Amino acid sequence: THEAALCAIKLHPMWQEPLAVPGGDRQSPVDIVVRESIFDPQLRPLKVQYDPRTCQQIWNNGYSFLVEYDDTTDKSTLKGGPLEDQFRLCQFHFHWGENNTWGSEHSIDRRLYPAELHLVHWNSDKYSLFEESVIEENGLAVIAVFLKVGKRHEGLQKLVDALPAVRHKDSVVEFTKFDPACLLPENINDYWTYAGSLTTPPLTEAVTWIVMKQHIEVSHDQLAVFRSLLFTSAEEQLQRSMVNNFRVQQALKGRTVRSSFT
Ligand SMILES: C[C@H](CNC(=O)c1ccc(S(N)(=O)=O)cc1)Cn1ccc2ccccc21
Ligand SMILES: [Zn+2]
Repeated sequence: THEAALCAIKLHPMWQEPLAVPGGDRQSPVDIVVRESIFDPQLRPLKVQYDPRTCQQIWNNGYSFLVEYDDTTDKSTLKGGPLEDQFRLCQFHFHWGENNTWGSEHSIDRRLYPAELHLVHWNSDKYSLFEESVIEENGLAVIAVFLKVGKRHEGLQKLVDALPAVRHKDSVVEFTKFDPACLLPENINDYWTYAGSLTTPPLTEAVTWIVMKQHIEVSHDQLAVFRSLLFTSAEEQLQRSMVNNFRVQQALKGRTVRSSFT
């Protein structure tokens, strides 16, 4: 499936990788080799506090659809785990494939999932804007959660029902009172963490990644609605389905992946 996924990527004009990111020695995503990850007993439990009232809108940005949160105050925050500072939730989005065989960005011992959720937070102890933190090495913290196809995810359905309103690139729809905590697995204390980057341009090496061990389940039909979105704007002649919007895996280059569990 890896080869098939790679060939799906090669065919994709959008994902022509820049040949090299200047000084790119902590790029994401990566394959997490479980037996090479190091248990770190000093990793603390994650403290997630999200306020559904900070949820504002859904935006199709031509890469994925972003559910955007008001990050002008410390209402929806992440701290603990590997993090020294407090981080503010600014948006979450997903990456998925054209079928259920691949779609995730990270893999576990080469195992790919059909999709991956990213909850994006920026360091509000050190910076005053997301834009500032994007270029700083301790600027961002992203929680990654794998999606598996199975039973319908009741909490996700409200989001799925809103997606047809943002079918085309650059479309936005109001979306409020959504608690992203409903998308987290029951156990958020088992995770891997490593120093990495954004997985789309500008690929800046600003991200502390926190990859959940436990996946969540969504139904085949819910994932099919993700695939009904388009990369292209309403005006464009040729419409292209928003699928395979994941980056290929990058070399670990000597980085250590730590685990919060044995
Ligand atoms: C980064 C920003 C656009 N990208 C993202 O916000 C982003 C967030 C998360 C991921 S992922 N898949 O790794 O979780 C990828 C991209 C635009 N932007 C804002 C300031 C800014 C400055 C220079 C260039 C672009 C800039
Ligand atoms: Zn992402």
